[in-house]
Amino acid sequence: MLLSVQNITKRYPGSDPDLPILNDVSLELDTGETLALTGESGCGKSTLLHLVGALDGFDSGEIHLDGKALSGLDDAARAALRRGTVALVFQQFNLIPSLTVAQNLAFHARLAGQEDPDHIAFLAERLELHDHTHRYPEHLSGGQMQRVAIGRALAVRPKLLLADEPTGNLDERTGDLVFDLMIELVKQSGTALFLVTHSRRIADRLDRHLLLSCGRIA
Ligand SMILES: Nc1ncnc2c1ncn2[C@@H]1O[C@H](COP(=O)(O)OP(=O)(O)OP(=O)(O)O)[C@@H](O)[C@H]1O
Repeated sequence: MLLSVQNITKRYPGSDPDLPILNDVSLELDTGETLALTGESGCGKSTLLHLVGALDGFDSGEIHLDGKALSGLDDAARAALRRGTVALVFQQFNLIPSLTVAQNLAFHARLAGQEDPDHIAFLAERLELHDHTHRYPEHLSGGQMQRVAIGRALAVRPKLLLADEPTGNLDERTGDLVFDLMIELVKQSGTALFLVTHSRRIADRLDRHLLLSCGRIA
């Protein structure tokens, strides 16, 4: 089991103690498996993704990622996890404006001390970015920017890719193309995917689909 979320409860400071944002949430994800999480706006989807990505803590329960209990990790260990085991793609592309496409693609892998030029070149080719590697993010389309963000995440060869509405800022046609490329690469590399989406159509393309409703898995 790559990911195990057990009975997680999460409140934000100032939120109603009787109405946790996440209430006794449990789920599991195997190596290489793809999972979609849908649910109405504000039900806690992004919150859950952030907890799994060790970006935020929880009140009770436990999350095991690749055999490690997240509650027991200090800040340095959380950061190390985010540089290797798990990678994130958000709706906002979050590219570094002062770096070229090639440098953005390599950025996280370089931080993790595992830059592999052949792998970066492979990703650039597969994501159809090879003609744009010397360009800067401000000169790219939204679809191109998100393909860079996906490549940058996959360049660290993560075991788990967390994606929060990765095509939410793109028109449907561009979003579908980007999504197709992401799924193809994820499947080919054996990376597990935990995807938050509003789209039932996209959710149905993954191995499994869970619905979050009022802070609980429905
Ligand atoms: N840092 C925070 N501090 C306090 N409350 C927060 C914080 N982040 C999120 N919330 C609240 O937690 C609830 C869940 O937010 P979350 O972003 O997880 O929902 P979501 O299901 O991803 O929503 P959407 O589909 O609209 O993106 C919301 O009521 C939100 O206002």
